[in-house]
Amino acid sequence: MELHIEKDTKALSASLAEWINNYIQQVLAKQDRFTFVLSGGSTPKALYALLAESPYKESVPWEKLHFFWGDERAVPFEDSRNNAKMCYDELLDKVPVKAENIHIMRTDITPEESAAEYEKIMKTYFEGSETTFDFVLLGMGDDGHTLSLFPGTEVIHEQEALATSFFLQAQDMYRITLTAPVVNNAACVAFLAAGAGKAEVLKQVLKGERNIDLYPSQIIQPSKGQLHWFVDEAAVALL
Ligand SMILES: O=C1O[C@H](COP(=O)(O)O)[C@@H](O)[C@H](O)[C@H]1O
Repeated sequence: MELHIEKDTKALSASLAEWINNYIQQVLAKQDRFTFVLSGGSTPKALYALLAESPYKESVPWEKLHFFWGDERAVPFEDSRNNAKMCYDELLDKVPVKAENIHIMRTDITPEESAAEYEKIMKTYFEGSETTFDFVLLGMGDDGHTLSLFPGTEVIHEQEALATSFFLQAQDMYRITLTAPVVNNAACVAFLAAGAGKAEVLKQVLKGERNIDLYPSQIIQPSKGQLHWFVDEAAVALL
């Protein structure tokens, strides 16, 4: 695991934008398309906004990128809590990505249907071979959740499905999420975590005893790929 520490959210977003651009260029020197799994929440907004501006707006070969999502809140697309909507607003509406290369988790059908459809989308994209994303961007909540793998939920232990849905009692909301095995099969996974609110949980996730039911982010350990944590000084204050 590689830990990248930057002074604050601004410096962290700038450093990760540069790192992602370099990584995309390296991968695309060897293959002709790149799969990018986006995360929702508030932390990646500044990163997405930077990627939508110069120099990345021009340097990233957007037409070769295929976008997927790690998880979704089952609220209408127009709802400000919708993860896909946030990514469109901050990034996808501002760069020349092909519409057919954007694979959202739908919320205009039932969560069960959406997860089943997403599983089909991934299987079709990877043409029956293993789902191996080039890059998965993850966030981590103050409670240690990542994707929609929340503390104490059964979905943390899902081994068969690539994507699944469940009702998250604490938020009175359905969630649709990729499962841990899919993310652990990626070529590269990067967590982005910032702020003092994440300090205690980051300490537990990185240095504490393994307890994935309490700290689901601990389950993310790519089997063959790289794992990076991009964090700011406030988040690592207790490490
Ligand atoms: O609910 C969610 O939260 C996490 C973390 O979000 P943040 O606001 O603390 O950055 C996010 O990664 C996930 O995609 C989202 O559904």
